[in-house]
Amino acid sequence: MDTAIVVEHLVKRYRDVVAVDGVSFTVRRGEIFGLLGPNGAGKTTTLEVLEGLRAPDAGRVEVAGIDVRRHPRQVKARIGVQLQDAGFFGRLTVRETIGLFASFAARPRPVEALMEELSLQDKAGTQVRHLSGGQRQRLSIACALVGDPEIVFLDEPTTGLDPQARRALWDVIWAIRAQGRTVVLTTHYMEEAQALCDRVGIMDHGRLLALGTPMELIERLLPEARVYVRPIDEAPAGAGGGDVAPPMVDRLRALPGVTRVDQTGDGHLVLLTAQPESLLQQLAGEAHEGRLRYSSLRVERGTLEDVFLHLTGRRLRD
Ligand SMILES: Nc1ncnc2c1ncn2[C@@H]1O[C@H](COP(=O)(O)OP(=O)(O)OP(=O)(O)O)[C@@H](O)[C@H]1O
Repeated sequence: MDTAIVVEHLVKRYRDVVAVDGVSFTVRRGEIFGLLGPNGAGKTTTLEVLEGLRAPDAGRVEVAGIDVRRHPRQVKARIGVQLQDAGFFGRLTVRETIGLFASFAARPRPVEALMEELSLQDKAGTQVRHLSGGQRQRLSIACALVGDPEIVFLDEPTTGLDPQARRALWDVIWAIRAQGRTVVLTTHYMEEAQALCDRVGIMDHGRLLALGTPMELIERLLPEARVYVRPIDEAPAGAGGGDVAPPMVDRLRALPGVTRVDQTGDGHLVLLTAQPESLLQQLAGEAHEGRLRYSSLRVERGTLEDVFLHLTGRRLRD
C-alpha cells in the first residue's frame, strides 16, 4: 500500500467558525507532507482530526488504512504525535522523559538509541526546564518516535527556533523519512516547506488552495522564470554607468519566448520567459557565435511564497 493517509471532503466546525471547509488530499507512504498556511488557516485542526483527537463533522479520514472515526485507538497505535512542550514535566531529565513516554508504548524503542538519534545523549541527565528551544523540540520528536510509529505528526516543529536550530531539525526530519516513516507537518514558513517537504498542501480560511510538490506548484502557477544575463563590452563609448546599449536589449527581446526585458541597476538584464531551458540554449548559442558576451547567467524561479501571493493576493505574513 502506497498511501499513508486519505482525507476526503473533511469538514470541522467550532460553533459558527468553519475551521476546515471540505478539504481532500492524500499523503503517500514515506514522504514528508507539509500543510502550509497563515495563522488560523485550519492546519492544526486538520492534524488533530488525523490524529484522532477531534471528531470531524463530515468527511472520510483514513490513516494507515484505518478509519479514524471508527477506530481512533487503532490509529493511535500506528502514529507518533509531537506534543508541545507544555506536556513535559520541567524537573524530569531528558532520559526520564523519554522513558516515561516509552512506558506508554506497546513496543517501545530503546531510550538510549532515541537520544543518540536526536543528538540528545549529552543532555540525558539534564532537566527539561534547562533545555534550549531546539533541544526541547528534539525531545518532543524523540517522544513522538518512541512507539516506533509508521506516521509522525509534527505541528509547527520549527516555530520560534533560530536558523541554525531549524536547519538541524530539518536534518532530523529527513532522517525520520530515511527510516521509511511518513511525516506530516505544519508550518507557516514557505521557504522551509520548499526546502523540506516532498509535497505540500497550501491552506487558507479552512480550504486547500493547492496541492503538489513545491516545484510543481511553482511551475504550474508561476510559469515565468527570470533569466539574469550580465553582458560585457557592450556599453557604447561615453555611455558610462554600466548602461547596456539599446541594440542589445532589442536583440534579446527578439529571442523566441522572451516576454519582457528589464535592466537592473548593476548592469544585469532580466529576461522573462516561460521557457527558460530553451532560452539558455539560445543565449549559449549567441555567445558561441560571438554575438553576445556575458560574465554571468542564471535562472531564478518564483518561490512558494510567490505562489501564496498569486493564490490569495496577499503575503503570508502580512
Ligand atoms: N478549540 C477551538 N474552539 C473554537 N475555535 C477554534 C478552536 N481551535 C481553532 N479554532 C478556530 O478555527 C480556525 C482554524 O484554527 P487552526 O488552529 O486549525 O488553524 P492553524 O492553521 O493551525 O493556525 P495556527 O498556525 O495559528 O495554529 C481559526 O479561526 C481558529 O480561531
